[in-house]
Amino acid sequence: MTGWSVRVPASSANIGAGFDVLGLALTLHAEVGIGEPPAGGRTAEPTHPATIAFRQAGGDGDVWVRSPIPIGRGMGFSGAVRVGGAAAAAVQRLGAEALDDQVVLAEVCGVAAELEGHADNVAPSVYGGVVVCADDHVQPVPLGLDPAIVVWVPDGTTTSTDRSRSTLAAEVTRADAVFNLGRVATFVAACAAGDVDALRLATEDRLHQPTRLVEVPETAGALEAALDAGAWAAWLSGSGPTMAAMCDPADAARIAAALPDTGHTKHLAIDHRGVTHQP
Ligand SMILES: Nc1ncnc2c1ncn2[C@@H]1O[C@H](COP(=O)(O)OP(=O)(O)OP(=O)(O)O)[C@@H](O)[C@H]1O
Ligand SMILES: N[C@@H](CCO)C(=O)O
Repeated sequence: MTGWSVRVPASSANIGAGFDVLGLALTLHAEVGIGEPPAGGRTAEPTHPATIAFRQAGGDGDVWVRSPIPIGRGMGFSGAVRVGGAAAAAVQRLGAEALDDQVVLAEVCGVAAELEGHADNVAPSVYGGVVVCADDHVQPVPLGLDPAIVVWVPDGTTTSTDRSRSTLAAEVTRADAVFNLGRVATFVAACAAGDVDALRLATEDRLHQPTRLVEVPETAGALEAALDAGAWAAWLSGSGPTMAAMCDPADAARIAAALPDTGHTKHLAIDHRGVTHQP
């Protein structure tokens, strides 16, 4: 193989109540490759998260990155390019079929999750779909629905995940833990059953959104606007500042039009493939 790349979906982590445990893959893709960078791609510097993951996973040389995923916006840029770097190292070492091997995918996920510090925006980029993470275990959520995902990205605002995490309470009350546990379980069961009416309750949260949304009031407004316009569910994507809404594909354009004009929208869906090799 001379020039080739891996293609990795962005993600939306937490999905409301599932702080650090739930995530879904988005149909917006970064590429990480070996060889001459294509138009729009550039060689990643040694400090780039893709390069660090590539080398950590045993890769040799440089990688290039081409990505439309906004950085520092809660759409899993760092997770996706870390997965890309680790997956590129696996393909370099083992060949193009490496990413068909579940053992290799688990290794890729492990390398990227260790660098990221949590797996919820790494595992969707590896496996696609909606996933639950419990330590090293990644469980795909069976899907009885295939919604549109409308994301609203506020103009000119970024969030540092590390700083945002430092603002969250280190301990929570039993009442808040029970509140979120019930909602995460409801979310998984509702996805499996295709019960869209349960999704709004299932994405309510007491562990991180109340603190984080105070910092980004326009995102709080976008979240309410999406629900008022008929989205099945809406949440702060990752650590924000992006808002993600799940809805009937037939309603996506109307919901996008109801969102504030202080940000831009992307009309996406759930990526079901995860990381793939492209010759
Ligand atoms: N060229 C680069 N070199 C070094 N680090 C980079 C480069 N580009 C991006 N990064 C790092 O990638 C990270 C992106 O930010 P962060 O992890 O906060 O957000 P995100 O991945 O977009 O969102 P989230 O994890 O909430 O979904 C930052 O730590 C930033 O320093
Ligand atoms: N679960 C993570 C996702 C962002 O990386 C958080 O909310 O901080």
